[in-house]
Amino acid sequence: MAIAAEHVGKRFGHVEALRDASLRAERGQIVALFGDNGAGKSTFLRILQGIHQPDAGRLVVDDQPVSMTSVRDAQALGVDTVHQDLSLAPDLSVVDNMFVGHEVLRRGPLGRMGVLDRREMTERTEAALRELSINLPSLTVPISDLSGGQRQAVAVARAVMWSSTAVLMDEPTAALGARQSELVCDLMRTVAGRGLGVVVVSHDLPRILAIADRVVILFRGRTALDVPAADLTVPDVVATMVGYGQEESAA
Ligand SMILES: Nc1ncnc2c1ncn2[C@@H]1O[C@H](COP(=O)(O)OP(=O)(O)OP(=O)(O)O)[C@@H](O)[C@H]1O
Repeated sequence: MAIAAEHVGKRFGHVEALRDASLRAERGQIVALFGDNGAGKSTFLRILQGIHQPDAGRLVVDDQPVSMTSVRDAQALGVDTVHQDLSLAPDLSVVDNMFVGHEVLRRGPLGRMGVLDRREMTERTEAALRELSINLPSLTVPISDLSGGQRQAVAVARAVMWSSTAVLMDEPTAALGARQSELVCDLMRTVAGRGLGVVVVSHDLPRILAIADRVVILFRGRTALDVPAADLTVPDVVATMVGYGQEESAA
């Protein structure tokens, strides 16, 4: 199993953002995390990223119980994130963006660390993009010259390059048109096909339901449903998101 959260609870003062949230992503699986506004999706994703620490429950990465107190902890366990805003630097090239926060150093002539090895960076970028069948017009243009779909692809490739266990995605199709959304969905399947677990938070129910293996629906901070995606239709998802049939169990 790549990543799991079991019976997680999280409070912010008087707000109980999560009260019994669980999910589990196997390697090679896409798990869709759905829920209405305020259901706790972002909080849950931030816990899996190491940004927030749960008050209750436990996290498991690569079959080992873990405690993560920072994003760096999550990254050290092979868990990386594609943020909704992509966290790309618009003025930097594709290659530079792939290494933001992960600069590759080599020993300089005097044995000092601190020189970026550009050739290695370029080669690793090319390999990462090739493995995901991502074609870009150039690796040296600033990110701002790329289309929204291409930028999303770079952000996904960066996360995959630094992940060995799981990739978390926050609304990967929210800013994209139909065709680019389809390409990003294909890319997500490719990422899972490389043996990573994928957890995706989205409001794009039809598209994500079509590519997910499993669906977890949060309702008021609780996992209300955790089933194979093939067992659900979009109206089923909506009904659970809005709490149809959940009021008694959530009370
Ligand atoms: N840092 C915080 N401080 C206080 N309350 C918070 C904080 N983060 C989230 N909450 C509250 O926790 C609850 C769950 O919020 P969260 O953002 O996780 O939901 P969501 O499902 O991601 O919603 P949306 O789809 O609107 O982004 C909400 O009531 C929210 O106001």
